[in-house]
Amino acid sequence: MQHRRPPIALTCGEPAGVGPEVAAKAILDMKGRVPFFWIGDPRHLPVQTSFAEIKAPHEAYDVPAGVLPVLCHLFPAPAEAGVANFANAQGVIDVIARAVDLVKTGQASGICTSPIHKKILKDGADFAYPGHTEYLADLAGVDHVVMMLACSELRVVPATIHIALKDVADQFTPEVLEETIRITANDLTQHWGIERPRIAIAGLNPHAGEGGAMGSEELDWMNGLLDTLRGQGFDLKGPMPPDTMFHARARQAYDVAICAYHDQALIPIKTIDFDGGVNVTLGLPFIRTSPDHGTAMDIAGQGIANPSSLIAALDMAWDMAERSAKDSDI
Ligand SMILES: NC(=O)c1ccc[n+]([C@@H]2O[C@H](COP(=O)([O-])OP(=O)(O)OC[C@H]3O[C@@H](n4cnc5c(N)ncnc54)[C@H](O)[C@@H]3O)[C@@H](O)[C@H]2O)c1
Ligand SMILES: N[C@H](C(=O)O)[C@H](O)COP(=O)(O)O
Repeated sequence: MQHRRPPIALTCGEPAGVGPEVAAKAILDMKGRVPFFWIGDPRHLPVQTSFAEIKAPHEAYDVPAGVLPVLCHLFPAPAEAGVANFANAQGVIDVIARAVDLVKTGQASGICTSPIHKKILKDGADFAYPGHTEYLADLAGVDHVVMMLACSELRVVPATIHIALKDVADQFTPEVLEETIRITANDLTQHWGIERPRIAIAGLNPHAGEGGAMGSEELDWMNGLLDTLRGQGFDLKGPMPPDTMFHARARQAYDVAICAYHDQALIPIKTIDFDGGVNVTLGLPFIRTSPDHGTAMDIAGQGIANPSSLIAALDMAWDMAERSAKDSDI
């Protein structure tokens, strides 16, 4: 019998958000293109969802296309769309850890995470992390991971992630930027086959500091660091004025833009392609993708949530798994 690649594990995310609804829509729309299973409580799926409980991930292959394979994870309470229920917070966290166990033990090819509501997890279960990215780094035992958001027209990386704007200038350091550049370049080669990625680096300050008139980090250390790394073979542009590096012509000149902070990176991509954007974590020892949107509590339960970003995230996770398998066959 031909060996089949393990399926992708899709976590349920916040049960009161749009996660369960877009998972149910994705299984219908994808028509079996990507083998995946959903980990969560079937009571949290929209009532009309056609699903089949499985006992182990490989059983996802026995479920007909269009029917959602569910690895059951019972929660304390049902979910009311759009309404936070702190009783379910720990279950959301446990499902992520369970997915990571499955990928670490080779039962899943990668994980795709549905959106979590960080404040509900913090208030309901003392979740100590600002997001999946940091939690997954901890579960994987790695010090530095990189958040990248990607769509067909743009890839962006925030060098600092979920921190207050007032802390950015202190935490955006030469060490952080260098590590981010190294991980990003490595993963773009490994997972996307880009031999020598062209990397644009955004300045921290308006107009990249305008020669020191509007901030000095570019002169103090960014130029020097980039020159050193260019000497090591990296293809780096910048520091570039952040406001003018994202228009369509400018985007042709690079494969990825590394920015100083969260919104500098995420505003352009969510503006260009909110429905098609994917959040992918680089530097992990396993594959993890996610839709770029959040829990959308305001529209949960209305049946109007768009599954495109989740579908793109599942496609990306599967493509990455296929590429890794091909590379390890070489
Ligand atoms: N991967 C993740 O876990 C993730 C990602 C982003 C945000 N979040 C969290 O989600 C929560 C809500 O964040 P937010 O309100 O800033 O962003 P959001 O993405 O949840 O919502 C922003 C807007 O986009 C709409 N929207 C979102 N997803 C949609 C979809 N699939 N189809 C149609 N419309 C959609 C919403 O209705 C809302 O108007 C926060 O707790 C945030 O931290 C989690
Ligand atoms: N910063 C992400 C975004 O706005 O899309 C989001 O919060 C998700 O982050 P995690 O993947 O770390 O949960």
